[in-house]
Amino acid sequence: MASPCPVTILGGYLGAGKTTLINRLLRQADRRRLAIIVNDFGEIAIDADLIEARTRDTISIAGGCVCCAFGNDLLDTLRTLRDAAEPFDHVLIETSGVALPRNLLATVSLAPGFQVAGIVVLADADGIRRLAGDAYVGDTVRAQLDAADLVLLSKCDLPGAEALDEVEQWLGARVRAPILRTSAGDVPPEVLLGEHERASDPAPRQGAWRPFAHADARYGSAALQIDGPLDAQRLGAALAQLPVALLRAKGLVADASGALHAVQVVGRRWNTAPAPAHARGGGRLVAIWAGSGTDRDTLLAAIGAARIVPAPASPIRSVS
Ligand SMILES: Nc1nc2c(ncn2[C@@H]2O[C@H](COP(=O)(O)OP(=O)(O)OP(=O)(O)O)[C@@H](O)[C@H]2O)c(=O)[nH]1
Repeated sequence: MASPCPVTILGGYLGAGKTTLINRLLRQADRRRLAIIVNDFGEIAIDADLIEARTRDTISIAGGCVCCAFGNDLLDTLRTLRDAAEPFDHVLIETSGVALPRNLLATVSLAPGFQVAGIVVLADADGIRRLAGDAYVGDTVRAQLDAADLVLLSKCDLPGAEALDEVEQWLGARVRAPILRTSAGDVPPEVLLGEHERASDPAPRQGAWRPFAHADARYGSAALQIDGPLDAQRLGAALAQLPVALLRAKGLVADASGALHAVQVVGRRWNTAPAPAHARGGGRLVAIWAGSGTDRDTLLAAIGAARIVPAPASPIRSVS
């Protein structure tokens, strides 16, 4: 069975920085093949033109709000993407600024061949408190934040350091999701997309799984090889409950029969699926969290909790 294509739903109020983030991501996409679905609020499609991708990979659904009026159009679009000659590694849906991202969950889960990887919501550091308290739009803004698996506090270059700390604290008190500061859409692609196996990728060698290419002091990351069978569902649940602000994790783990399963975690959301048929190699996991310093022990504990049988010595070959 083919593995479902992960879909990231990108939300956030008007002007929060969604298009900026996507453009930055596309510049760093490397070999990943990304499809971007954009929804413009209003009859004229503007956002699609602002996205710096090849036209065939950017699909605009114009004329309203993707969360309510576009169930069928979105399904048709996903069907088209699924039937593309060359498969996509990841789909991003940029919702309109007034959309409620949670409403898209149902639509995407109706689309065969796709699976929601997470809802990422941008919150403008300079305006989110005012917007959330606004008599007219406050409801929408708060519902967007409540739906988030991961909140990106955007435009962190605008407020001063003290105001930024304050808004982050305020946000932390009202959302369940981890919060990550960004400016100019500067988020490692791994946070939004995770690493993806492709048919053309060479199988990773044992002991040679590489750390993230985008090493950055603001993030801690780990790349682990895992020997022995793991319960993918238990691993996903354990990772999503970690006390550290885990932003993104993605792994392939073998079950007791040796079959590989993909595990996807975005903030507190997780899911598992059969690994792509072309996936090779043993179990491995990459994880990225906010803040430097290793949370190696916490990660190892989550992996340990998912082991199906006690591994001989240590199930972990390398941590980087
Ligand atoms: N100072 C600053 N400006 C930013 C940042 N990110 C985006 N902007 C600006 O904010 C404005 C809106 O950014 P967009 O990326 O278009 O926001 P959007 O969420 O796609 O907007 P809608 O499509 O209206 O929902 C643009 O003028 C951007 O240049 C940032 O990190 N810092």
